[in-house]
Amino acid sequence: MSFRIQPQAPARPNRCQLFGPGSRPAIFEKMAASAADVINLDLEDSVAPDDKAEARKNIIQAIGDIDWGQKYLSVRINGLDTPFWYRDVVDVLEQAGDRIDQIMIPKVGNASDIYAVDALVTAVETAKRRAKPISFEVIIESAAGIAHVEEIAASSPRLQAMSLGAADFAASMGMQTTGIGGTQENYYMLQDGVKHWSDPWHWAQTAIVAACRTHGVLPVDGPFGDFSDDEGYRAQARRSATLGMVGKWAIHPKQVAIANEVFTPSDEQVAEAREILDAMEKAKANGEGATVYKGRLVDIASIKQAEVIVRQSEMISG
Ligand SMILES: CCC(=O)SCCNC(=O)CCNC(=O)[C@H](O)C(C)(C)COP(=O)(O)OP(=O)(O)OC[C@H]1O[C@@H](n2cnc3c(N)ncnc32)[C@H](O)[C@@H]1OP(=O)(O)O
Ligand SMILES: O=CC(=O)O
Ligand SMILES: [Mg+2]
Repeated sequence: MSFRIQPQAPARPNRCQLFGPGSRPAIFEKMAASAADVINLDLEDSVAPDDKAEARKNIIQAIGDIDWGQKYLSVRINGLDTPFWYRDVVDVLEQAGDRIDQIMIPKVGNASDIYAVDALVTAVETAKRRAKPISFEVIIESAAGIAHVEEIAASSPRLQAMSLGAADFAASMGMQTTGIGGTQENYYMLQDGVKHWSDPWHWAQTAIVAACRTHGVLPVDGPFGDFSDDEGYRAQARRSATLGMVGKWAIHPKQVAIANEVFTPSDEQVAEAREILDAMEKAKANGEGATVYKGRLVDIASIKQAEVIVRQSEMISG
């Protein structure tokens, strides 16, 4: 037990992050019209190397021209192992105006990666007299990233969110799969000849959630590649929400509604949380720290659990 109070993560909805390639400006208006809380305009892996410069221009223009409403607007820059990233930062921040909220940094390996981007962003912000500081989201998608996840979560006051990138993560870890998230056919236990599938993403997700919750950062689940499999996406999102993640990426617009549904506490969940809070108020009035709700124990820890759900619901409904 620490005497330090666990910091709250930023109080903004982050249930769904909709991605779109910067080289495909025809979909930008559709992204803006979607129900996603966060928009990620991509300069990285969905853009071919020869299209990077054009994609940068498209994004700079779209940030100013399109009405993004209340969306949290993020640009994914290229990784620090490429020749593209510094120009992504400088051009986008110098030329795109103030509407951009966030830069997403892929393939971070340690806290020094964030320090390097922070130094560049700070210099551009100061030179441009930017009123609103840019926030960061990082993607944990390498062996180094997961090994250094806690120092990355603690790396900068700009850091608001951290995602698990299942595709690059699998490649970096040498995992024997080409699937992007979700059930992996060969990851099962066998009992009496019956297969029981397990979740190979679970340990990385819990490491990310723990690091994020320690440092007041939003933990987010990344892509689910098979966008024809709604139920697979829903199951993955439900596991992530159960583990403490606040949202999930959509790599196709049909995934947005499912993410919003899963990461918004249901009316039943909120009603039950409020009933638990009421039951504990009554218990406290009787001088008790524990009581019985629907035949099960609730105590002072249950208040904190119920408050998570009520707080999420109130924040989402504004
Ligand atoms: C895996 C590791 C990662 O890094 S993931 C993050 C980077 N990847 C991306 O950003 C990819 C984002 N997704 C896409 O580019 C497209 O959705 C892909 C997967 C290529 C499918 O596109 P397409 O073949 O056009 O799909 P579709 O015909 O089913 O589209 C139906 C309608 O929806 C539109 N649409 C498509 N994608 C988006 C999107 N990302 N955001 C908003 N709208 C989108 C299409 O234009 C189409 O619209 P309409 O019905 O014709 O008006
Ligand atoms: O960038 C995302 C990933 O899954 O890789
Ligand atoms: Mg990736």
